Amino acid sequence: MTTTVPPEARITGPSPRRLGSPWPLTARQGVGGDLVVGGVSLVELAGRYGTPTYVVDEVDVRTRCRTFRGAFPDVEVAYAGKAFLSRAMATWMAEEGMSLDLCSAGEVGVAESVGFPAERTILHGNAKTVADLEVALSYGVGRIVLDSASEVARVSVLAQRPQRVLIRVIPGVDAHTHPAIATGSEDQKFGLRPGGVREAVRRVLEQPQLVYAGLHCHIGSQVGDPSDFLLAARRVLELARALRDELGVETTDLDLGGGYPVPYVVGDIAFDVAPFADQLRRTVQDTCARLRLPVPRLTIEPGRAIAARAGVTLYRVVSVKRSAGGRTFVAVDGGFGDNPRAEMYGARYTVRSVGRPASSRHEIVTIVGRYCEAGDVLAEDILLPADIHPGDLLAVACTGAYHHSMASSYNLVPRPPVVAVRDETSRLLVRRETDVDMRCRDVGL
Ligand SMILES: Cc1ncc(COP(=O)(O)O)c(C=O)c1O
Ligand SMILES: N[C@@H](CCCC[NH3+])C(=O)O
Repeated sequence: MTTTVPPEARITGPSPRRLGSPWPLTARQGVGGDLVVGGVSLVELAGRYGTPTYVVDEVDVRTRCRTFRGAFPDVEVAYAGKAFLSRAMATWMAEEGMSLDLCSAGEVGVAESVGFPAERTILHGNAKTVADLEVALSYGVGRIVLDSASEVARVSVLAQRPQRVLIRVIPGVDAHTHPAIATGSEDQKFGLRPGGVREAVRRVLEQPQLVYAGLHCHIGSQVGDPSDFLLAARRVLELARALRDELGVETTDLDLGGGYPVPYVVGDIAFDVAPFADQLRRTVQDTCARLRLPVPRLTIEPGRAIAARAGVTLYRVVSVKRSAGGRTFVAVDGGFGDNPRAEMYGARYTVRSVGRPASSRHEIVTIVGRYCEAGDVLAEDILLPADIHPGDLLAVACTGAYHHSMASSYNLVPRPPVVAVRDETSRLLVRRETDVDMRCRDVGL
C-alpha cells in the first residue's frame, strides 16, 4: 500500500523556507581566490596531500551533531556510518554523544577499534552475513534490526546472551526522492510488510535469546518532503498498536531512520532541524495518545545531514577541450571512482576554482572525470574562469557523505585520501591508496 501524504500532515512550521549552502560551515574566502576551510588553505592542502583529496571540516561535522542533539534532546541520534566512517569519525561521534548505525562487519570493526560504546550501536542490513552477525554479537551490538523472517532464527542461534532486536517495517510511504534511494514503499528489498512483521515478532517471542524492543523504518535518503517522515511515524505506531492487540507486546523503541536532505547546489532548500523536531515530537505524542500507547523511546539515524556539507573534494584540471557540439569539457584527475553519485543518481554539484584571482571572463563548462565511462560527468553547467587550464585547482562542495564510502578503484585508480581540517591544522584520516595497493591485491600470475 503506497499513499501520498494527506494535506493535514504537511509541514506547516513557522520558519520560512531558507536556501542552504553546500559549503562547510568554516569555509572562508582566502587571498588570491583561495578557499580556506577549518582555517587551512585548500591550495596548501592540495600541494601537501596531492589531488584528488577529500577534505573534511571537523567543526562542521561536530556542529551538525550538536544541532540534531539540541533539537532532539529526548531522542537517540544515531549517525549512519555508511555515509562516511573512519576511526576519527567514530571517535567524534562518541565524543558528541551520538549513537552509531552500522551495516557490516567492517563498520562494526571500525567502531570497536576506537572503543565506541557497543550499547549505542545498531546493526542494519537486508542480507547480513553470518560473519557480520558474529562480529557484531561478539562486540555486544546494542540492537540488531531484523530484516527478514529467516534472520530471526539465524541471530537467535548465534547470540550468546539476550539480544535486543527491532523489526524493520515497510511503512508504505513513497518518499519524495530518487527511486534508487527510496526505501519506504512496498516494491523494494528492505524490511517487511505488516503481515511479515507480525510473523517475525511471533518468531522473536519464541526465542529465549531474543528480546523484542521495537520497530524500525527508513523511508529513503535525501527525502524532499519532511511530511513523509511524519506519515511513516504514524504508520509504524499504528502497527505497534496492532502488535499489542494481537500479540500482547509493547513496542518500547521506535527507530525512524534517517533521510534528512542537504543542499547540493545553490537554490536547494535548507532542511531546518528544529521545527522538524517539534513536528515529529508532536506527531508521535498525538498518535500515541490517539492509539493509547505509551510514547516509545525514539531513535533517528541521520547520515548525510551530519557528514555531507563538511566535505569538499579537491581536483586538478588535466585537460580542457571544446567538443563539436560547442561544449567545453574540463577534465579532472578524479571522477566516477571517487564520486559515483553523479552518474548513479544524476546528482548535481557546486564547483568553484580555487587559487585563481577573480576573473572578468567566465565560461559555462562541463566537468568530466578521468574514468573510462562516457557517463563520467561530475558536473554540468558550471561557471568557471574562461581561461581555466591544466594544473588549475577545483573544489567540489558537499562531498562528505556517500563519496569516500562509495568510492571504487575502477580502472585501478587508487582511492583518494581523507584529510580533516580544524583550527588551522590538517590531519590525514585515511591514507591515499597507491599503485602498490592495486598490485598487492592480485595474488597470482
Ligand atoms: C537504515 C538506514 N538508516 C539511516 C540511513 C541514513 O540515511 P541518510 O544518510 O539519508 O540520513 C540509511 C541510508 O539511507 C539507512 O539505510
Ligand atoms: N548512496 C546514496 C544514499 C544511500 C543511503 C543508504 N541507504 C546517495 O549517495 O545518495
